[in-house]
Amino acid sequence: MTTRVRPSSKRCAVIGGSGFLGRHLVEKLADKGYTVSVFDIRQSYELPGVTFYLGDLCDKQALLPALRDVSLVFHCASPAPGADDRALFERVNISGTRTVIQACHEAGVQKLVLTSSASVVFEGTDIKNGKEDLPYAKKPIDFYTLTKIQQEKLVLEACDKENGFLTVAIRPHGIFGPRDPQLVPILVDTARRGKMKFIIGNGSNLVDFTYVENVVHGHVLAAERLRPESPICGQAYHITNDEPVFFWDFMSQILVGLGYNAPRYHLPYWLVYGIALLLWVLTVLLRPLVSWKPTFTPMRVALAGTHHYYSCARAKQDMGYQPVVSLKDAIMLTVESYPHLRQGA
Ligand SMILES: NC(=O)c1ccc[n+]([C@@H]2O[C@H](COP(=O)([O-])OP(=O)(O)OC[C@H]3O[C@@H](n4cnc5c(N)ncnc54)[C@H](O)[C@@H]3O)[C@@H](O)[C@H]2O)c1
Ligand SMILES: CC(C)CCC[C@@H](C)[C@H]1CC[C@H]2C3=C(CC[C@]12C)[C@@]1(C)CC[C@H](O)[C@@H](C(=O)O)[C@@H]1CC3
Repeated sequence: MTTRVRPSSKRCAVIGGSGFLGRHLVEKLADKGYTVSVFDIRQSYELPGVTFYLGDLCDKQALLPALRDVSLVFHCASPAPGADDRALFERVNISGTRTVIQACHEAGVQKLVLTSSASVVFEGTDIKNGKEDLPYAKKPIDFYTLTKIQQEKLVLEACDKENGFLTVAIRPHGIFGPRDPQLVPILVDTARRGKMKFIIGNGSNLVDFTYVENVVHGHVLAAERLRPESPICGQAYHITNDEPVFFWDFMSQILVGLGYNAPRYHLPYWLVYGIALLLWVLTVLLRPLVSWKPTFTPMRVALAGTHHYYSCARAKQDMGYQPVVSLKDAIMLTVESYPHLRQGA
């Protein structure tokens, strides 16, 4: 007779645990006494009590060993948003997420927490204090957004209280903090190439940037509150710093903190957006001949020139969420963590 070990509630798996958010999440879970299995296509660090399983999440047979005896799974893997590769996004974010759900069923996992994105409702136009009942973007601005929408739908629809499989989606926005491979490095690279002199639009657009520890806090709360009687089952939750900030003030604080000049001259939003769109079309048409990636993509310009901030009232009410690190402290901690990106370093 084979005895099946009942999964321990202190055993969990983090798919995408080698990434920026994933690693911060793994460190917090290990700190809280969880035994953690990381599943990722790469291993980027080592940590006591954490076991790594390497493989592609689209491969169920590779995934299953990482989910053995695990009751809780966090899914925070995705191709980088900058990758302009529709097939890759569809394979990993849509088919791969189906595979994750199937593997969870086969392994007897009881809870699945997905890292979605607030961008699932962003179409390139203003969002002010957006709530979770906003409709999904009808015209998603890129393949990343398109497939994050499908991914979130799949996970929320898989919530099945009767069969003991509970799911929830966390929608962070503009995650930043130590080891972020994206926001600060791209910003500094753009500044070093002399392209951060301009403010796109009038600079009065408010946005959310969310410190990584607050995002981790939201994930852990969601996992711990995910029970059959909880209102969070099958729902999506915005998790932000709850301190909307002017986009260009935030960028300037990071740049100045690292010793670069803040952008000063204004350019009309629609002019820059039009140029970015034109450049994007040209790169698509000329792709077989030139492999050039513009810095100012339509998505980045839209994010830099519109309002996009979200309400976390639902997360506060249903999960008792409150940010644990203020924006001021978060910017300071982030700037301090990038000595190698300082001007002159
Ligand atoms: N960074 C942000 O501002 C932000 C904001 C909102 C939501 N998110 C979401 O948060 C999650 C984590 O993002 P991040 O910024 O930490 O990105 P990241 O690129 O640092 O981490 C993603 C991880 O997923 C892994 N991965 C990719 N494809 C895989 C595959 N096929 N199989 C197994 N592993 C695979 C990568 O190796 C990487 O370690 C993503 O789902 C992203 O959509 C990010
Ligand atoms: C070149 C400049 C105009 C801007 C330089 C900074 C940008 C690289 C970042 C500013 C806002 C960021 C952002 C994302 C990527 C990096 C920026 C464009 C996301 C699109 C990454 C994916 C997430 O899911 C999105 C989210 O909803 O949180 C991010 C939105 C903000």
